[in-house]
Amino acid sequence: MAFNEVDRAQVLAEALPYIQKYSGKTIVVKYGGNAMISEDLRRAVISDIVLLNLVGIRVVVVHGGGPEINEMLTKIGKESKFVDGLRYTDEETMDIVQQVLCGRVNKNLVATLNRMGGRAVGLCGMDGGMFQAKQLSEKLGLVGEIHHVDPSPVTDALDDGYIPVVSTVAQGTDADCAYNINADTAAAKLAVALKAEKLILLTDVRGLLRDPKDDATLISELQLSSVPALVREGVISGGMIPKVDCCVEAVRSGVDSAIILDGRVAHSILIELLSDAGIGTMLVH
Ligand SMILES: Nc1ncnc2c1ncn2[C@@H]1O[C@H](COP(=O)(O)OP(=O)(O)O)[C@@H](O)[C@H]1O
Ligand SMILES: CC(=O)N[C@@H](CCC(=O)OP(=O)(O)O)C(=O)O
Repeated sequence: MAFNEVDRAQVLAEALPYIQKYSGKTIVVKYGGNAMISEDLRRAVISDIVLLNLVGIRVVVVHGGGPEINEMLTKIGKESKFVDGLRYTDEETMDIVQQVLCGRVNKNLVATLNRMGGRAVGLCGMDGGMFQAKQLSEKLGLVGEIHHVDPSPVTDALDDGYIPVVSTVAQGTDADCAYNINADTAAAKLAVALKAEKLILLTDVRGLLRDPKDDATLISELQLSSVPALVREGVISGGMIPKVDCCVEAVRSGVDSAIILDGRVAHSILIELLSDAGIGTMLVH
């Protein structure tokens, strides 16, 4: 059936109550993985973010860049090592992490947002002492655990109408160093400090699947109380463990809901936020 003018108007009309609901509210979007690498998906995500900003939603972007860091390490002949999903970070690796995340990835995102009609400003977690961290564990080197978030650089930018784009390098408080922070974890911490309405983690699967090999087994809504059993049963495993953990922490600490969303679906952010069709896995109290 052809999509005619009435259908188009219907889609826009359906968005109205959602725009009213979220206008003036803060939404944190963690952006990374496939949706950042493919040019088409990148444009779709960026245009969603510009649209949300234009309708008055206070949207904050926290970005990853793991694949780009791996690529740069390979170029200098260094192997990427991960322990429980976190990058082992020696001093040389930390230099690369800082150059890639705070430099190339952050500035490219800012430039694309600006080119597509937004007004973006790039921040790194050290700016204004935003993310303060201590060493997480000696076996991970310069990987930090955030113990304090000062969200004012982000709120100031939002108040001035900018879209803040945040890279996840933190200021060390137990040593004179910068720390590498997993981007999902940093996004959750920032969402809590901003008292955000929603945390959206874009990833490269449909959401949490009961059977990871079967897209039809998507768990659409997950209550905090169901999480421990799903971990015990092995449904939540691998890369999903830290992702679900930080969603749990965010929701427990006051964020209304946290969503694991498929970054491979074009405009998944708009579909999730501004339509009746919920996609992805939503964690709620
Ligand atoms: N139950 C599950 N449902 C979906 N994905 C799962 C599940 N259990 C483990 N995974 C794995 O978690 C991965 C997502 O985590 P990760 O690779 O860390 O994401 P990102 O790079 O986007 O931060 C999926 O690609 C999948 O391999
Ligand atoms: C400590 C740690 O692992 N930090 C991550 C930071 C970037 C990140 O999280 O990027 P993605 O979201 O694209 O994976 C790293 O060095 O890869």
